[in-house]
Amino acid sequence: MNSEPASVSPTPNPARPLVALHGVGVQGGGRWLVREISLAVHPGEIVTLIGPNGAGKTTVVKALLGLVPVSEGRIDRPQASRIGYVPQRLTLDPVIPLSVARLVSATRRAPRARIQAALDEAGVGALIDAPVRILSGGEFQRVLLARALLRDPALLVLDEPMQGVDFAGETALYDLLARVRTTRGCAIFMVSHDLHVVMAATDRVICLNGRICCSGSPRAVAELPTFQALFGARAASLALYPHSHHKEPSACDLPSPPADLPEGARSHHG
Ligand SMILES: Nc1ncnc2c1ncn2[C@@H]1O[C@H](COP(=O)(O)OP(=O)(O)OP(=O)(O)O)[C@@H](O)[C@H]1O
Repeated sequence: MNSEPASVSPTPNPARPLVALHGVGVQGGGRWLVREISLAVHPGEIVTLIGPNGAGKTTVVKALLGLVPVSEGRIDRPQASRIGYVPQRLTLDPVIPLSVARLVSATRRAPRARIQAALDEAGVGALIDAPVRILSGGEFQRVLLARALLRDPALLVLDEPMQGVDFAGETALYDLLARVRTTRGCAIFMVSHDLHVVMAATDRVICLNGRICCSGSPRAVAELPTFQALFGARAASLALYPHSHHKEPSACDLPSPPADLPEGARSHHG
């Protein structure tokens, strides 16, 4: 099977990647959950992984973090100790009273001043002594972000950071992530469903459906038939300039490269 996916990277990044996956596949329950995943995150860039439910996004994140075993391929993680992770879910025992300060420093002890600084940076400094159970969805995500920032990460990995966050909160949280990238110079690799905000706030999009379908700048990816086939009408509304495509291939299942890719674009075909 030809597995060359669409890649719309305008210029290759010469910097050494913070993490790189080479042909990674993960098995679970006797089947392949993801296969042939090759991607790299370079210093200072924001890369977003998108795809439908069950596409394998969390599996890729866990593989990248070393939290699930890889069945094929290889992962290079030169600075593994400096990855901050904001998980998709964090199940807390509602019976045990837990303050924000304690949650933030639960996995990494730190003096109160550093905890306060991380919470301030995440915009929730006033909540340092609040019980976690009273936090809104958006406040909780920011507290988890502060917890990840406490590691002083070179790479911040976030799995669906917008869960429980309303639309205005999403925009504010993306603005915050962009600020964190600028002030700290750290790279951000995140999973998201929010196509509109993702497309506006990301340097590079990677579109996943078991395998990588396409990747590149949001502007170029929005034009790809593979992307439009996967996201349908939602994707069409993201098109940033007029274009037309003459065929409607199945997502990740194109028999041959489409003839009308935007300049610099490559599609990943499964
Ligand atoms: N340990 C496992 N064993 C077997 N199957 C698994 C395992 N982990 C995940 N899966 C399955 O692999 C597929 C991909 O799951 P994953 O959570 O990576 O998808 P996702 O793209 O993050 O989905 P969502 O958008 O719904 O969060 C799903 O069908 C899931 O049920």
